[in-house]
Amino acid sequence: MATARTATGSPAVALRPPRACPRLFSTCPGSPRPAALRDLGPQGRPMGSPGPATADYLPGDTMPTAIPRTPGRNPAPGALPLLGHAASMLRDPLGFFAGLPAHGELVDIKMGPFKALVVTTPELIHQVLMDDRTFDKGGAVYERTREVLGDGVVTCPYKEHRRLRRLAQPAFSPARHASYSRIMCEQIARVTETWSDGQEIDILTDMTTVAARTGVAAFFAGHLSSPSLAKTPKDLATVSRGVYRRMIVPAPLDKIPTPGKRRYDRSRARLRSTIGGVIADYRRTGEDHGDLLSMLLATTGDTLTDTELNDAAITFFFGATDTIAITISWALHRVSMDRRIEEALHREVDTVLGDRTAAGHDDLEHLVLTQQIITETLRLYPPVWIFTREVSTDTRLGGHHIPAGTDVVISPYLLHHSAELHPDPERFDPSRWETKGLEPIRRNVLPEILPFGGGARGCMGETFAINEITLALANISARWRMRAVDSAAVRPTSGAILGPSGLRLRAVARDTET
Ligand code: HEM
Repeated sequence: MATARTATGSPAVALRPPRACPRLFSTCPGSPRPAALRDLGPQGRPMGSPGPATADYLPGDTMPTAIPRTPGRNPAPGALPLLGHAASMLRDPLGFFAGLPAHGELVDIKMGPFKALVVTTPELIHQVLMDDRTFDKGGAVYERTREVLGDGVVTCPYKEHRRLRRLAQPAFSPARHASYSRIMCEQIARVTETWSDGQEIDILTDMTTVAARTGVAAFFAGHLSSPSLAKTPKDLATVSRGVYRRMIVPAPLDKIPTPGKRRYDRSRARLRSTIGGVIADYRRTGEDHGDLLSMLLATTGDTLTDTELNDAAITFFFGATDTIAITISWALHRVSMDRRIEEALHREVDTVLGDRTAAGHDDLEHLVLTQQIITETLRLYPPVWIFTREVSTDTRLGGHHIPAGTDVVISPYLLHHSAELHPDPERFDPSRWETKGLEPIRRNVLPEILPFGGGARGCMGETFAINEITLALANISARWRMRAVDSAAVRPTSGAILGPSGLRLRAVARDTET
């Protein structure tokens, strides 16, 4: 049962309305009650430990049932001739989606000629995610993504998916997480050591650097000193951002050679050729460098081809960059806005670290409030706020006939901002997760929160991501107090990914405090 707590305390910080992303039209479609450290129970699961083997409910789980909702399938109101709901989507896409449950379990939306069906209830979302054969990856958004990522595990259809996921799985095995955490800590330190007391930080850029370098080091540790990899983290950041842009820009518009497009094309070509060169080198020497690429190459039997390895590397880098950078940035921003949460976080980190200056892998399970803050950040700002499926064969959903070819939309944002599931949903309140820690996320498809999707297509990098975000939040908080430069300028931007715009933070060294 979804039992989100009612938050108490002073008023939540109101979010400014999100800035609409014009590109969306073209395609697809308080004070919080921080848990005192002494109150924190042992709910946090060791982060290197595996989540449930499948995305199914854990025994004893029940679906939330007491959710008042409009039954049936209805069109979203306010469609204009020709434009459909494009104007509402342009004005306030997040508000538009968050309002849809009031109109039905299934809500039809139209953006120009593009029609889609938005699924608004936890039960039906669960049904869609669990039936990945019927609700397959496909449709306009995936066509565009495939052009960029190749036919990797994220983009491939059902018929190729099991094999690719099985072959990529060893990269995410629990045994690998301690070594990933070491790399993460090194890269966090490398960036934050350049900060000085009182410096204004472009936090999203710095965290993108951390995430991109971590991805490259995890994949190519054996080649890091190679000059050919010098530009890889930067190329990766350019390509990763470009991928999201290209998911929602129609193909003809994407042919216009703008400076951004040329930069993206150059970085993408260089990235692919660098990865290809490293793969060839590893194959030639046959040496085991103890990194991800060596491991994928050492697989026997059915193995990945060079093209599939290249796609796997791009997919890994793409998954591991912007989503992580955005979540760390949002978390630091929200902590900086609430002194009580900030103090509780600093207390937790100081207690866990003792005399040490930085947390490592073995500390993850003790950083319980840190992880509650992350869960709450992912609830309010799920980076992947919307994703789609294409119905492969006529089916039924909520008693309704859904023909093959229908585009189905799922929005974690919609679910995460539901007042029935999360009372006072706009309030940033990590104590909602006091008794749950990361469990709701770990259950993958427990519908109260699904930042990592669910079912057979659920995120493969969830533990990797949560570990990196936890270590970044803890290690930054151990040394720095972040202060908003202009919190009123910060807004969620809802393109293909939900990032903060206008976010600048000032780093104040904690050891200079009296
Ligand atoms: C905060 C960070 C992250 C978030 C919010 C996130 C979110 C998601 C979501 C919502 C999906 C499902 C999309 C769908 O069903 O259409 C997904 C899939 C995926 N993610 Fe992540 N992700 C994150 C980090 C990562 C990282 C670090 C990696 C790899 C290192 C990764 C690799 C993948 C892969 C491979 C899939 C496709 C799984 C499949 O189709 O079998 N993600 N992610």
